[in-house]
Amino acid sequence: MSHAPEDTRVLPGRELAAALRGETADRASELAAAGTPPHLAVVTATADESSAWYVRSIARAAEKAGLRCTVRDLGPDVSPDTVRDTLKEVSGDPAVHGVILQTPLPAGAVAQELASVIDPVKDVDGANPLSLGRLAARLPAFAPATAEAVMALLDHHKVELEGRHAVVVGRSTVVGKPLAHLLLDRNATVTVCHSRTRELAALTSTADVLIAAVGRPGLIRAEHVRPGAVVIDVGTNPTQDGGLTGDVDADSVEGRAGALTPVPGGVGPVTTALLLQHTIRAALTL
Ligand SMILES: Nc1nc(=O)c2c([nH]1)NC[C@@H]1CN(c3ccc(C(=O)N[C@@H](CCC(=O)O)C(=O)O)cc3)C=[N+]21
Repeated sequence: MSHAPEDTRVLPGRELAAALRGETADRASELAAAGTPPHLAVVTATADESSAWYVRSIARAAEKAGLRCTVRDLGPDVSPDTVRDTLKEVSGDPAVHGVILQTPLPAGAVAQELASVIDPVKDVDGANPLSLGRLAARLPAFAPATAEAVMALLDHHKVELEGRHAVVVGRSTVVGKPLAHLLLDRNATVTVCHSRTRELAALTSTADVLIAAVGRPGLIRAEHVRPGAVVIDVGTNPTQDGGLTGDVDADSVEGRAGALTPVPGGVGPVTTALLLQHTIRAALTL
């Protein structure tokens, strides 16, 4: 007789995010009292819903934590040159400590190319290729907030990584690639899968820790998950009703995954909190 499947443990991000924001608020008030209020500049050039939501959430969280936040919204039709000039300007502003360039960008703009003009000490979302190179070389650098949020959640929920097989689905410059480096640094055995991967389920179902970061709603289903595996859902896909859904079909993997991060309320809130924490770190360095 087969026994009933175990319940899947939910790995929430909100309380970790709140703790991080608390520390950030304390540092922010110290910095403000010392005459250098920490200041994050957001440069955006897209009509993308998920990005717009993130920008509003950054601004809201910054205000609550006592950071200054300036949003430079250039609109979706701006030229790459204008984006570059704006980035140069805000990065060169001595009152600004952190700069984030939102993606996606207008057609013809290459995020990594444009982000090259962000001063690495202000590159709080690790978008300058120098930051990614330093990360890969294990030198001090800001990791992209989303990639670091995955690590922070795994640590917070005490998920073992040493010697474990971590499978990352998605090879983006903001999540998949930097995350592979962060996982390697923790002695995980890392496999990176992507849209051209053959037999995706055969690979993902060997993962102890499975991370979905592709931006395709419901891509990861029960057949992709080894029973008991920890599943981290990085997807933030807007739904028709104005909500948000992940890359993991939560109903499908329920009872099979050992643990799963929710969307919303998982990686997202931790990402925003870490971006602010990075800005504090930059302000303390500058
Ligand atoms: N350079 C760059 N870096 C990014 O990290 C980046 C980006 N560009 N462009 C847009 C996407 C999107 N993104 C989100 C982060 C947090 C939430 C988040 O906190 N969402 C809430 C829920 C929101 C809701 O309920 O609608 C949550 O997951 O609980 C969402 C989306 C970061 N992105």
